[in-house]
Amino acid sequence: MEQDELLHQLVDPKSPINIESLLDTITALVNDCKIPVLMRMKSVDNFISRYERIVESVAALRMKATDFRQLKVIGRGAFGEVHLVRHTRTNTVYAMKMLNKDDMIKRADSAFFWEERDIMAHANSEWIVRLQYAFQDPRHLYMVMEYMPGGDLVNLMTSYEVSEKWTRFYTAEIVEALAALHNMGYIHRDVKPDNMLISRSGHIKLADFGTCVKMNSNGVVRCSTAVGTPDYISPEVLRNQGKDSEFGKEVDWWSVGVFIYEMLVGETPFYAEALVSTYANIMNHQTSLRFPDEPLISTQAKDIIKKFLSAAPERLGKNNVDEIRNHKFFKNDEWTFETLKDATPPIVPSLKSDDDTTHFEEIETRDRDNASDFQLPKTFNGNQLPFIGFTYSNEYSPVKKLLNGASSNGVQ
Ligand SMILES: CN(C)[C@H]1CCc2nc(NC(=O)c3cccc([C@H]4CCCN4C(=O)Nc4cccc(C#N)c4)c3)sc2C1
Repeated sequence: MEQDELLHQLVDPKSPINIESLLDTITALVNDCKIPVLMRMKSVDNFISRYERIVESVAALRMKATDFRQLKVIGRGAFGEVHLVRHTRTNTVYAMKMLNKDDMIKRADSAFFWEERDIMAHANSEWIVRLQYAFQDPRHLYMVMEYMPGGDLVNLMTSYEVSEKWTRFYTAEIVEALAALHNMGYIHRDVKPDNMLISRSGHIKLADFGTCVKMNSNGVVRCSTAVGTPDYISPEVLRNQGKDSEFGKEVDWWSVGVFIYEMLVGETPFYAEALVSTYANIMNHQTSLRFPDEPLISTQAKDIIKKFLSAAPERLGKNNVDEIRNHKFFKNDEWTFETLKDATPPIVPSLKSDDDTTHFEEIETRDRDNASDFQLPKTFNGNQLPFIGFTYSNEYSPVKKLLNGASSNGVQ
């Protein structure tokens, strides 16, 4: 019956008209209309006087930033920071990413976070950082994610000399993480050690999916903006700067080649002082790729690096992931790709407490004077509209509780 279909839409976490999205909508509308100049219009004034109190009481009942105690800044990106926080109600520690809505509106860049939210919410993979909750207020988007106390692989590479044995393990885990992401239909486009985080057990998970993009039905992406970090970017993405062209998931396998080289050699293969020289080195990688005499690198390591750092049509992984898994570089007598997630990682982070942040670099707190850079818009700009539907919770959903309550005492 139609009503049942509608009811399912209201409680389906993936539906754009589920309860969370509808509450986002009424909240956004009130916040975008609550502007003096707009409220001179009778229709707006009446709407605000009917809904302003209700929206405030709803906001007080929904998840909000003050439900979490801020413990430490553990990361910073273009539009925000990641804080280590403790959820007061459950006493659980999380990594909470905050993205600034004003910055996104000002730079007309307010859609990149959807892929990150959807991937972390629905991946359900041990190789991908999980999203526990997503919520928002008029100023920020918040993503509450599992805390990865081992820090990122950049930090590991600066703290240890990484052996081939270690490189084999971490590369295998990144291969599985990218295979999971590609199976969901996404290309990462910014695979680099900064986005590889170490869990409490020492295993790796992929994080920071802001540059991800969905492949179309024939597994390619048409997109001209070159995204990603210079050192790890593939030649085909560089070449198509500005031009509208296609590339596939093999751009991520290129970055894995750069990552293996960097772990074994200690620097990236195409690094140069000037950015244009780095680009030049990437564009003629056939000649610029060099292996130093020190440290000694095995034949199979050099072989897999060359096969990843090759032109897209013949790049390792182009056809399927098994051609990567079967490469002799991964041959060893400790684990196979099937037993990898149960294998003992090279390093198990030593942690004194659940909120131990010793594996994260100190980040100076940016004393942004928030009051100054936030000014009320002069008219209806619909500034809250791009964020409707962002709110997500994977278990505490008031409706599910209500429906479970109803079904448990026999009400259908
Ligand atoms: C140009 N347009 C199109 C967009 C292209 C993609 C994009 N991504 C952005 N991203 C950001 O603005 C941002 C904010 C905070 C932290 C981080 C990362 C970079 C540093 C750490 N970090 C991160 O996500 N850490 C993280 C994530 C998950 C768990 C844990 C833990 N523990 C830590 C990124 S802004 C932006 C613009």
